[in-house]
Amino acid sequence: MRKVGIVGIGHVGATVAHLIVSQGLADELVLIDKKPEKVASEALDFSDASSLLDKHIDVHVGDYPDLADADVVISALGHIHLIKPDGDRFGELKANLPMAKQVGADLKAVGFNGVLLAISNPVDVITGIYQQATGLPSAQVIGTGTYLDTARLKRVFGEALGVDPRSVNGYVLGEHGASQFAAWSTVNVMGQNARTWAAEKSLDLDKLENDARVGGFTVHSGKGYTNFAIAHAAVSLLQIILSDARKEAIVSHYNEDFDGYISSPAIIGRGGVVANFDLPLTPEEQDKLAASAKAIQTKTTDYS
Ligand SMILES: NC(=O)c1ccc[n+]([C@@H]2O[C@H](COP(=O)([O-])OP(=O)(O)OC[C@H]3O[C@@H](n4cnc5c(N)ncnc54)[C@H](O)[C@@H]3O)[C@@H](O)[C@H]2O)c1
Repeated sequence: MRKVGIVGIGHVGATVAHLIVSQGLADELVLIDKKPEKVASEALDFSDASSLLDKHIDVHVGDYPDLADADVVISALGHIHLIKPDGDRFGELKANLPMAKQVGADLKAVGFNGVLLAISNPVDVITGIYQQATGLPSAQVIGTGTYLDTARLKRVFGEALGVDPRSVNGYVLGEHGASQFAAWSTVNVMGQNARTWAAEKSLDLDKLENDARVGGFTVHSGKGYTNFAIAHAAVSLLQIILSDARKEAIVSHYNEDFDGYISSPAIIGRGGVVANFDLPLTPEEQDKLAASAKAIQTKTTDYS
């Protein structure tokens, strides 16, 4: 029995729910939103599809007591209209912070002890708030972080080389935001490092890195939100967690060195972060990671 909850059924939460339902990734899916009519309609729309699906899935509107025995709760609550088209994800901080505190307290009150996966922005800060409010071990509270930015880098680098993005390995590290950076020492295709490819093919790595960094806002500028890629990122992580895959993935998770949440790769399984390892970064990349952690702290103060 795989039980998943989603809190916040807007553009992102509804798309995550759709992927879970269409791929049969849970046996029970609990939907929670502060807009009762909207969430009831979404649940009914999914129920109408139930005779057409390959697998049985119980999708229903719920409340926090329904999440007491959930395996995974996904936070997709937010206020996307507060992010300006070329702005900063911290624009949502003031609105989302008290919501995350309350939802975390509600989950704690019902004894939720699964994995909490945060999508809500600014995701590194909100994930930390969830950890504090739920009191869960930090390993059980993770954020999508730069999983999506890494996918964007794979897209732009794959396009530049004319290969499928799945042939690109490597990471965007740091904040899910402006201070993130492509850790080029980790990026390779067919075992050859990105810098060697760049020299051979005359690629502008700074431009590719920036294209990945602003990718979310490029999508946002046309439709006012992003949903498909982030939903695939969240569902990819959900599958890793539910199947206890112990797969490496880049997520926002607690970093002792910086005493905060920031993205670096970890081994993910049923308990969330089940193992950690130090990436062999260059000294310059280590400095960029520290600077990104500092930027998250500074902006948290500035926007609070
Ligand atoms: N991490 C990423 O890579 C990434 C990518 C895309 C979007 N996001 C973030 O995901 C969040 C959702 O985006 P969206 O486009 O779906 O926003 P949206 O505004 O369309 O939907 C947010 C939903 O959350 C609900 N909500 C708000 N507060 C709530 C609460 N306390 N309890 C229950 N429901 C609540 C709202 O009613 C709404 O239905 C935003 O914070 C957005 O910035 C993150």
